[in-house]
Amino acid sequence: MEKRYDILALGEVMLRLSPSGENRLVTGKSLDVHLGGAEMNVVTGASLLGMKTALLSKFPGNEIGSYAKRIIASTGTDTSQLVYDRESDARMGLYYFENGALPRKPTVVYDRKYSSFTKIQVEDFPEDIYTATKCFHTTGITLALGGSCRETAVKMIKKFKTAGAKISFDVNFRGNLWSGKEARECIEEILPMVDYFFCSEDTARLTFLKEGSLEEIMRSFGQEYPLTMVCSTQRVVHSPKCHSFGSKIYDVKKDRFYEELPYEKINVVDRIGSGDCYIAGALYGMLSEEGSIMKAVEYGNATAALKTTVAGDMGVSDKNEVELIIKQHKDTKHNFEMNR
Ligand SMILES: Nc1ncnc2c1ncn2[C@@H]1O[C@H](COP(=O)(O)OP(=O)(O)O)[C@@H](O)[C@H]1O
Ligand SMILES: O=C(O)C(=O)C[C@H](O)[C@H](O)COP(=O)(O)O
Repeated sequence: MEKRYDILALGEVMLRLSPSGENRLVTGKSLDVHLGGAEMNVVTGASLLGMKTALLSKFPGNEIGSYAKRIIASTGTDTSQLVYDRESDARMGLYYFENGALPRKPTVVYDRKYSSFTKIQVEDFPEDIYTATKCFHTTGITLALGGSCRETAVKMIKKFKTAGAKISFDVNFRGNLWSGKEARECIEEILPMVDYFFCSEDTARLTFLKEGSLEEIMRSFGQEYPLTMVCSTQRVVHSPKCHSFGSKIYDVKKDRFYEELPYEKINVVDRIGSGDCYIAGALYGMLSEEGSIMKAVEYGNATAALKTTVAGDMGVSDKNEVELIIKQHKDTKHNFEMNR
């Protein structure tokens, strides 16, 4: 039966406040506003590629919640599943972000405790969502947040899995939300239900204490859990303004690895959200008609590379732009000239 959604994702949406220009958090007088949130970045990115997506989240029932809803809706993402917190202390989480400049690292300051999202419950959503989607996505961030987030995420993973949806999960380790040990113990509980697993090499080593080559590590996840694919992004930071980005995907059933030449010398405008846009592209590649793991690699890498070139957490690239970049990336004769 045709599903109403390709992807439903559960996660918090926050306002990201960043000093304008080259200012720092301790200097400057104005802050630029962007919308952030790992799972939101995935569904909005996938929606721009033409997928049917919706976000499961709890917003304050005030102007800030309406602002976030408008931005999300502008990407074509369905906002009809959002629920609202009407309490007088309802709030949207905030995070402050300051760019790095060698040798100074970027800074993230969270102000998200007691946000409306942390009150989210399974009972906030109708039972028919569980059969309405091909895929459910969430991340370690949602498991790490306080309140009822972890309980809701775990219950939802079980319910979506039982209803036959593919479960997509990104570790997205955040050291200022939980420890590596807590993350490992919690994520190991849900991995038996996950189909598409996204985990960077560093995180596999630091959080899951894996050893050996990246391919050995990816294969070991596939041996321990009934995963379909294990995806690992590979970013090389040459300088804050110059990265290269590629990825490797392991097809567990075929015991085969897929990758392509990385995108070299990406002109970094804003790297935040590029990991999430990789997932948007990879899920599009997997779940779209004639989907394949190679398509997941190509769309994942291109969508992530493009996100890195624009300000804000969310991607803005539609299918045409992503496909143009894929074509140019494959064309070894391509010279970087103006698109005419
Ligand atoms: N247990 C840990 N302790 C400290 N840092 C960690 C730990 N696990 C992962 N990290 C770091 O956290 C960051 C997570 O980044 P991200 O790209 O979102 O990866 P992933 O989604 O695979 O966790 C990486 O820079 C990684 O090196
Ligand atoms: O930290 C959080 O809680 C957030 O959700 C904020 C960001 O939007 C994502 O973290 C971006 O994630 P990357 O794509 O890995 O850069």
